[in-house]
Amino acid sequence: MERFYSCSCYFTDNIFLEDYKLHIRFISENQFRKNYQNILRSLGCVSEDQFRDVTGKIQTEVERRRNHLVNSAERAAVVKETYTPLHQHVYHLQESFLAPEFVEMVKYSNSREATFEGLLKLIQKEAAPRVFRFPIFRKEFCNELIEELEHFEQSEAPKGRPNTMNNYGVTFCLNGHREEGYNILLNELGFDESFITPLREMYLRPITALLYSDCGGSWLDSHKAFTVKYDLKEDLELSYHYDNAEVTLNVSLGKEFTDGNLFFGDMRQVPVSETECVEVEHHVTEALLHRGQHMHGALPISSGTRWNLIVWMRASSHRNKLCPMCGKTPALVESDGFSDGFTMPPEDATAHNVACLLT
Ligand SMILES: O=C(O)CCC(=O)C(=O)O
Ligand SMILES: [Fe+2]
Repeated sequence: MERFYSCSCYFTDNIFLEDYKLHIRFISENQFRKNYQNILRSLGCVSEDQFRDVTGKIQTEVERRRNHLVNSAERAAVVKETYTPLHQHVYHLQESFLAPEFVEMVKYSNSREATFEGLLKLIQKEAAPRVFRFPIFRKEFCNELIEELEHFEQSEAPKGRPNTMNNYGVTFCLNGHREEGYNILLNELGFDESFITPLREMYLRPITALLYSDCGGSWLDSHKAFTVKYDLKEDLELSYHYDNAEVTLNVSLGKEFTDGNLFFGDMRQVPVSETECVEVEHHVTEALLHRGQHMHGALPISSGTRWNLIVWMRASSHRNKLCPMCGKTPALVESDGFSDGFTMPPEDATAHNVACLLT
């Protein structure tokens, strides 16, 4: 497998200060004081003790991020060794899980005569500008997948815990960027290789190549997949944010719930004050596809439990030019698995290997 990397901004940018509802960047104490002391003062952080409390929390969060990789790999290893699935078969993608309409769309997209307009005719709905909705899974599969996820939740197996800066693990970062939290990370549970990767490569990519060719849709070569759950006792909603993705797949798996529509604004570069949001219903068994940088959120549910499968799909060829999180040329840091989907250009990789050999 190709080697994937993260951008070093993961350790410095988009850190959320819960107490002040402020998103910050932390490079050094000096820089931090210079950039944020006045803002923090105006938000009530006036004494030196309060300031020290803030920098302590930042350090904890940075530490959590530094450890995330090792912890995640450890959890995946323990899950593999100790967790017994309830429905073993749901880990292996089969065409019988898929809605016939979706299989048709894929077949069409793979055909020689496929065009954007032709595919649009097959898609049930463009729910908001460039947000497409269509059936993807059969109901029986959605039910079994939820049963499997609940079984995992109730098991002793280790799970990614919420970080210190949020309730159930959802941190909203600068520009609304969404941080990983108390979601089930599907690579830790063993869904990547035989489910999400074939879903992306064999089924979704032919479609995204037609719908999103301008934002990497033809070249989606990695992903980060997880599930989100909203419950009256846990998280109810998700604030306005953008994803660390070129194209996002969002599937409504169930169970029963009321409200909880999604809303879409504009691309992230457009200020919120100039944005008009469109509400989009999301139906169980259906998929929504949208651009990762298209700002969106989820409205609160008012009853029931809402489970969604989210796949942030990445195109290294696209993001290698500009990190979608910090907006700069990515500063690559070594990581594991698909990391954040950056790859090293061949000339740099050669230089890197030479450097390693010499040291
Ligand atoms: O709850 C939803 O449907 C939206 C989830 C989402 O946008 C995300 O996890 O990035
Ligand atoms: Fe999102």
